[in-house]
Amino acid sequence: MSKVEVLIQRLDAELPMPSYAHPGDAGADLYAAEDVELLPGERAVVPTGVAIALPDGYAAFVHPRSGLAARHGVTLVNAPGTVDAGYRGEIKVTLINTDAKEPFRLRRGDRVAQLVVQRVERAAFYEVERLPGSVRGGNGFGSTGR
Ligand SMILES: O=c1ccn([C@H]2C[C@H](O)[C@@H](COP(=O)(O)OP(=O)(O)OP(=O)(O)O)O2)c(=O)[nH]1
Ligand SMILES: [Mg+2]
Repeated sequence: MSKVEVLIQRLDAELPMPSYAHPGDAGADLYAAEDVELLPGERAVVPTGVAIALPDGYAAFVHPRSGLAARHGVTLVNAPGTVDAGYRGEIKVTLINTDAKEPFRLRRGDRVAQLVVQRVERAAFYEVERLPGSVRGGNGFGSTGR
């Protein structure tokens, strides 16, 4: 399988490189660079200690980890976060604790989210007076029922 080359700058040399847990995984785990404690309903922007350079025509998407979501109600406010090919800053994770009762504690070095690298198209936007017809038309937002 051919692999896309992504350059990584470790801003925090003590943290591991982002890494795939298994062959075939789509998401590479990102590590928290700081301890975080989130009260119920609280959110925080968590640094990951890495910056990347993607080739043109690619983007990386910061996805939640299903284990944190299922066990603790912890997810990302902006899931999935978009990392643009031209972004050279630190990748950060917008963590939120949706649990009604339990605080959530994350330690520096814990896996906090996962990064999915994907090819993306750039669109050329053409303004028109009227769009071509379609079967769905303007129906949405539950139009097909529950
Ligand atoms: O979960 C995320 C989402 C974004 N970013 C970084 C990479 C991305 O390239 C940049 C801008 O993200 P976005 O375009 O989603 O945010 P914005 O609010 O539109 O900011 P800007 O005006 O800088 O584009 O922030 C992250 O580190 N983590
Ligand atoms: Mg933007």
